Amino acid sequence: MTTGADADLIERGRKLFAGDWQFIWASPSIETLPPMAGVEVAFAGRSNVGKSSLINALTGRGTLARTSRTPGRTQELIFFEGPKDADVRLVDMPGYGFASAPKARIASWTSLIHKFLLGRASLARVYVLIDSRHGIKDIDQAILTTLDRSAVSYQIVLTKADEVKATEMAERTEATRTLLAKHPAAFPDVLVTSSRTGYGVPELRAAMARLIGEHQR
Ligand SMILES: Nc1nc2c(ncn2[C@@H]2O[C@H](COP(=O)(O)OP(=O)(O)OP(=O)(O)O)[C@@H](O)[C@H]2O)c(=O)[nH]1
Ligand SMILES: [Mg+2]
Repeated sequence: MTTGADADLIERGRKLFAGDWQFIWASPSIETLPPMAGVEVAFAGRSNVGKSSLINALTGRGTLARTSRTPGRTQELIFFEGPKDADVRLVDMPGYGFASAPKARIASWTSLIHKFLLGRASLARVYVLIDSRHGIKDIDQAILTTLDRSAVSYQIVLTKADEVKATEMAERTEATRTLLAKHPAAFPDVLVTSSRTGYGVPELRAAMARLIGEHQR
């Protein structure tokens, strides 16, 4: 499947992520964020949806972001910086909806997530990851509502496509599109990915190459 990205963009995306990516900063709170710089792209989503794994798949570096089978792995806003000439950062976010953590911690993560999404001018795009097996839940809607209020452009990425049959995937994608009609600030189109197989990863890289191109103009 192609998601509309042409060969030139796919190549630009490939080059962007073939460059050197490294960890630069971890913020446990809104007060400790790095100074705003360049183009920032954040990955949000429920705990365990595959945010950190997708960052690893994009950068081709299997251990850049810490992943875990247990929800609640990423507990801070983690910043990764791309090649110097690109001036781009990826932000791995803590997951939301992690029910078995202490209440105070859930509240503090949730507040950090919403504050970051509302108040970060250098944030150029947020990818909201949704598990292909589950689709959009109420807890995701809260994030979409926050994003509707912020000026940042955002897009839904269905993850773990390898876990779902093709027919079910098509239904889930369609249902997700239908739900998005209620969120005019969202990209109407939905990306489908698997960090395990690499499905959809070149298209996501291409989308980011396009975004950076738009910001450098
Ligand atoms: N089958 C399959 N499993 C995946 C995929 N991506 C991630 N996983 C698994 O899902 C689990 C969670 O992955 P993470 O990348 O740590 O998820 P996260 O969203 O960063 O989780 P938190 O940091 O806890 O919010 C791990 O066991 C991964 O191996 C995928 O594309 N396919
Ligand atoms: Mg994580």
